[in-house]
Amino acid sequence: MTTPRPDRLPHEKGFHISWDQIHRDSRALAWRLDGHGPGENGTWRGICAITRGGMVPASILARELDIRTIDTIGVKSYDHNQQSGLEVLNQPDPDFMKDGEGILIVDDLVDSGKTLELVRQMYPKAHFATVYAKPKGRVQVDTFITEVSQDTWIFFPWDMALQYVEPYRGRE
Ligand SMILES: O=P(O)(O)OC[C@H]1O[C@H](OP(=O)(O)OP(=O)(O)O)[C@H](O)[C@@H]1O
Ligand code: HPA
Ligand SMILES: [Mg+2]
Repeated sequence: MTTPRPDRLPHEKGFHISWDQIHRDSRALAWRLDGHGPGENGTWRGICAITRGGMVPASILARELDIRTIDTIGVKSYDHNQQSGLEVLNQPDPDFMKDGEGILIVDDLVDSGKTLELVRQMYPKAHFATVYAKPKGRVQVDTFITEVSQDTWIFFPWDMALQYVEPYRGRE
C-alpha cells in the first residue's frame, strides 16, 4: 500500500533561507543601493538596522557600501487588551537620524508593513530597504530583492539548525 501524498511537501511549508542565501541576497541589495544615495557620488550617510532581524543584512550592507556609521532602532510587536500594536524599545541617536535623509533603514523582511509604517512616520526622508518582501507590506519598502507570497513563512538561518529528518516514505 502506498502512503497518500500530502498536499504540500515538508519543504514547501516555508521558505528556508541558508546563511549563504541571506549573504548573497543582502549583497544583491547592497549592489542595488550602491550609488543611489543623496550624498556625493550617490553615497549614503549611514545605516539604521531594525533589530533584531535587520542586523545581519545591515552588517553585510555596511561592508559592501563601506558605511561605518550604524545605529539601531528596536521595535517590538505586542498585545494589549487583545489589540495588537507596536512599541519602540530603543531609539537611535536623533542627531544622526535627523529626518532620515541619506539614511538606509534596513530590515530582513516586510510582512504586513506595520513595522516599517511606524518607522517611516518617524523618519519620513529615509530610504527603506529589506531583503525579502510580502505583497501586503511592499508599499512600505523602497528597495527589496525577493518577493514571496503572503502565506509563505520565511525561516531565517539564525532561527534554524541542521537536523536529521526521516526519509519521506518512512513518515506517518
Ligand atoms: O511587516 P511586519 O508585519 O511588521 O513584520 C516584519 C517584522 O517582523 C519581524 O520582526 P519581529 O518583530 O518578529 O522581531 P525580530 O526582528 O526581533 O525577530 C521582521 O524581522 C520584521 O522586523
Ligand atoms: O515570514 C516571516 N518570517 C520570520 N519572521 C517574520 N515576521 C513576520 N513575518 C515573518
Ligand atoms: Mg524584526
